[in-house]
Amino acid sequence: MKVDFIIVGHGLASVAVVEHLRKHNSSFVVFSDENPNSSSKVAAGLYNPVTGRKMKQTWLADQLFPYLEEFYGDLEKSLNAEFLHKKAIYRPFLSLEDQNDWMAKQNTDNYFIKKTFTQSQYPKFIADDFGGLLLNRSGFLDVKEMLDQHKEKLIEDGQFINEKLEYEKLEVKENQIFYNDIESEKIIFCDGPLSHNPFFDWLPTAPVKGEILHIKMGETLPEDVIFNRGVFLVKNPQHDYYRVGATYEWKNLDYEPTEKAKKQLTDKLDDLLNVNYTIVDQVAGIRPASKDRRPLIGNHPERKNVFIFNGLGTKGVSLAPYFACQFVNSIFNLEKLNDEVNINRYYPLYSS
Ligand SMILES: Cc1cc2nc3c(=O)[nH]c(=O)nc-3n(C[C@H](O)[C@H](O)[C@H](O)COP(=O)(O)OP(=O)(O)OC[C@H]3O[C@@H](n4cnc5c(N)ncnc54)[C@H](O)[C@@H]3O)c2cc1C
Repeated sequence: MKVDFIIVGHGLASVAVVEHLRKHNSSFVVFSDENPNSSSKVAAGLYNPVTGRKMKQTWLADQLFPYLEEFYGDLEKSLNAEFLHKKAIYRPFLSLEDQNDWMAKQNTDNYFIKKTFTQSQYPKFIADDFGGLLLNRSGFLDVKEMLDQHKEKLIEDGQFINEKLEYEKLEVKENQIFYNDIESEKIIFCDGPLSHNPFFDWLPTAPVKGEILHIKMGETLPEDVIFNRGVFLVKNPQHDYYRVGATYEWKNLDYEPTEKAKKQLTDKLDDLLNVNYTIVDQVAGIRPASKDRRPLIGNHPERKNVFIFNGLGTKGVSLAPYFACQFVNSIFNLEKLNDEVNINRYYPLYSS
């Protein structure tokens, strides 16, 4: 088989890269080891333009957020599926001071703020005595559903290889790459965290474990909003449970759910929820993050046909579409990669 690109991995990164390669009429095959605990399969898929304890607008939100809705919306149409759920995020105020801060910000031209409330809006369900903030341009992506539908299309088109790519079996020549019976011009690694990729093991990664609880409640929460304060509560329409997350752990990087994470999440949930709940499951995954918290994208310093698209960290849903577009354009010399994501910022580490 002869292709333009071999893609390694099938997660949020790979889908975004593949769909942009398609726009350039490139041929490709995707290798996937189908890890059930991959970051993309575990993720809640939330996209939220205002994050952090101080609720700041996230990096490049003005560019990332309009494009993500366009990208996943188009993908839904082409796959005849539904996985993008645009919903306002409701974040209850913590105090009168918090409320005052946001009332003042409301009058600036921050288009991510849909509305602010000074009175409780959902007393039956959550603790929002001081009112809260409703955010625009937010929602969640049912990542697992998107991956399943996308994989089906790849299988149909003979572009999916359900197999771990063995790095040591790759033969990288100047203008071609050989792997078993495949000959390719280029290879793009979208292989997520903790991969033992010998081409990029010099990059400073900082993987972060995350855990999520699945809970059931006697009540159905309002479906037009996502509650988010300390923890988020997200429900896929086809599920009968809510996902509550997420935790951050830099040391014990395994896929085992822990009591510590359960306690962290239930403490925050108990502060937020006014409804009784039962925990029905707990899952863990590892986010592919970098030391400087920016994606790791670009070309190998010596091998001009070897690329990486990784380091999406905690925000794969919003970062992947915008940067895949820029990255693929850069491969075709149509656009320059943003310096903050380009791995050439770390080339000195490679030579040393
Ligand atoms: C608990 C948790 C909650 C999260 N919540 C959110 C959220 O709400 N919103 C958000 O935007 N992000 C969230 N994230 C982060 C998000 O999941 C990641 O940013 C994103 O999934 C990274 O995608 P990826 O494709 O780079 O990596 P991955 O999803 O890890 O995909 C890489 C794939 O490549 C495969 N692979 C690796 N090596 C090989 C090989 N040699 N051959 C074949 N296949 C290989 C892996 O098995 C894996 O399937 C969350 C993550 C976690 C863990």
